[in-house]
Amino acid sequence: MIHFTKMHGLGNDFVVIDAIHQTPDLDPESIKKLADRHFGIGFDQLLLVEKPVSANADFKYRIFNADGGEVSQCGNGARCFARFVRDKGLSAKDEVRVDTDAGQLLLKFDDDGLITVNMGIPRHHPAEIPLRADQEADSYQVIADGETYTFGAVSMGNPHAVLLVADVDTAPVAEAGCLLESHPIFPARANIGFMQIVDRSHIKLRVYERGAAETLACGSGACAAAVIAIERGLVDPSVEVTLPGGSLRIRWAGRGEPVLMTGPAISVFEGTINP
Ligand SMILES: N[C@@H](CCC[C@H](N)C(=O)O)C(=O)O
Repeated sequence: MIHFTKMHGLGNDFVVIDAIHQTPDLDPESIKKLADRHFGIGFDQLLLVEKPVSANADFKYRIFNADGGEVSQCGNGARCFARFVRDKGLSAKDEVRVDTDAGQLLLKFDDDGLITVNMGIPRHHPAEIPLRADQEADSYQVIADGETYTFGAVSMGNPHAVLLVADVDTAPVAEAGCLLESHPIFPARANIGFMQIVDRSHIKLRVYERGAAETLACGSGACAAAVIAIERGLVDPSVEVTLPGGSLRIRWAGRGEPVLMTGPAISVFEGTINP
């Protein structure tokens, strides 16, 4: 039996498993089955808490999308990871350092019960995203199904493309998101954000996630959208990003600086999986 906790960050939901005191043997096919909302538990991502790899880290954080693929970044999951290790008595620290495949993340409990994640320094070079383009640009264009799409791109430890739209509520998230997520211009696929600028301190965003389709919130997507909007001078360095599941505060001081993301992390229920 594998014990798990069902958690969410703004409705982006997770199954979180302590893989230090248990040895879950979950291959991509079984993760996909568990992620199914009708025949399984249902989740956007599965998170594993493992022993650290580096001497200065407290844990290792592994992330699997609902399609079973392992990825290297998940912002909402990082806040849930911090809540999980505290609730389970695995760490009493106010700051938790975790190894991920995209580098280290620093997770900090704030006085108001929210959690701030240092999401690291965004990467803009096409090769680092990865994106098939000769050189870095403010915006890129791609044709899919006869339609031209213009987007900004950045890596937050995972690939993001962000399209500017007039109204997120009517944006073609499912159709265009699905086309672009696996377009050959993104060799590792990508998360596709649809961003509406409300004013200089507020963005509205919907994200079609790689390997999970549209979610109620995407933390790394919120960081990517904020970075692109800040770089274009459309918003201030501290911005509220409202997603269908709620809002995050994103702060970024510019190139070479890390992105800080603040938001909630909620435990919903405990359960066991009989593999
Ligand atoms: N929901 C996440 C991102 C999860 C991974 C993403 N789908 C990917 O494949 O890169 C977040 O909150 O950042």
